[in-house]
Amino acid sequence: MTVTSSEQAQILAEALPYIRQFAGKTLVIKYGGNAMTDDKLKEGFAQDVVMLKLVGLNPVVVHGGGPQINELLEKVGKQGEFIQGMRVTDSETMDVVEMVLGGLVNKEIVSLINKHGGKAVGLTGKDGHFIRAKKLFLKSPDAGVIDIGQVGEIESIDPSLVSLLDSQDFIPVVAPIGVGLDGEAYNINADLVAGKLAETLKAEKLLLMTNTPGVLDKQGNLLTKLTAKRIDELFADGTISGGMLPKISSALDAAKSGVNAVHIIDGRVPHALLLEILTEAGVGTMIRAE
Ligand SMILES: Nc1ncnc2c1ncn2[C@@H]1O[C@H](COP(=O)(O)OP(=O)(O)O)[C@@H](O)[C@H]1O
Ligand SMILES: CC(=O)N[C@@H](CCC(=O)OP(=O)(O)O)C(=O)O
Repeated sequence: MTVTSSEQAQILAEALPYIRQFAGKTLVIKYGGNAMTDDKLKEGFAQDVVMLKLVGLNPVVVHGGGPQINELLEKVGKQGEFIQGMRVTDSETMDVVEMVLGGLVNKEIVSLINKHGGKAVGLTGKDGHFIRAKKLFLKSPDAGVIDIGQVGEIESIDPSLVSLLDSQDFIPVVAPIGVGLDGEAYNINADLVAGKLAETLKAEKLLLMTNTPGVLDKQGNLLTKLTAKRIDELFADGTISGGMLPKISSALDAAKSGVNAVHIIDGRVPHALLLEILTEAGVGTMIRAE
């Protein structure tokens, strides 16, 4: 992208009020595995995160990696299976999840941010036991309770480790793995970790970056604003399915718990983060409690 100096001045003039408004505030950014498709986009994401930190905001990254887990599962001869947007996780799958999320994906994002001048630190919920989890049982109207293995729901998040890193100018990069009472690992949907972390940190914004322009209706039109009532209707008539289910639930919970702005945005748009945070261009779907 080539930008002339007068365009640069215009961009800066537009961004300044937002920089002032958000200075010192925490933003939780969920970077979905589906938005990590090509190297240029990943570089752009890392540049945006570094830029936000440089201008005085506190970005906290939570990443997914569903497609990347599927790839490694296939290599070991296993097929990924999802129920209500959650991966069925036996102990062999849990090992793969920990390797991919805690290892490959986490360290790739950390390296990219550091390459662009940031100081990223990768964490899983096992570090300092900061994400405590217990086994999740899904509820289904037909099958009653469904056991999907080592999948966790969050019991509590200790914000002190992330806050400590923030205060020392580091950028926390969190893989969605929780720890149980006996030190066992739990696979947690990354949207749920991002939502709960945003609530716990009293974040100003929660941004969920995915591979659609936002939430779409049955005709494929973008829904730019959603409230709890409309979300109930979309759940009931089947407009929202698969990975969008946990995403919307955690977005709504965060909005209800006082996170000021919650957006689902298209991570395939170059520099979607900066556009959303520092310009008037509203990209994606905004979720509000009412
Ligand atoms: N109403 C909807 N609007 C947009 N996407 C939807 C909707 N219902 C289901 N989806 C699906 O949700 C997916 C995003 O969730 P997911 O695959 O978990 O992404 P991520 O890896 O970014 O968390 C979309 O790619 C789409 O297939
Ligand atoms: C329980 C559960 O489903 N965990 C997810 C964790 C990764 C994730 O959420 O990745 P995305 O954000 O890319 O979908 C999984 O195993 O795929």
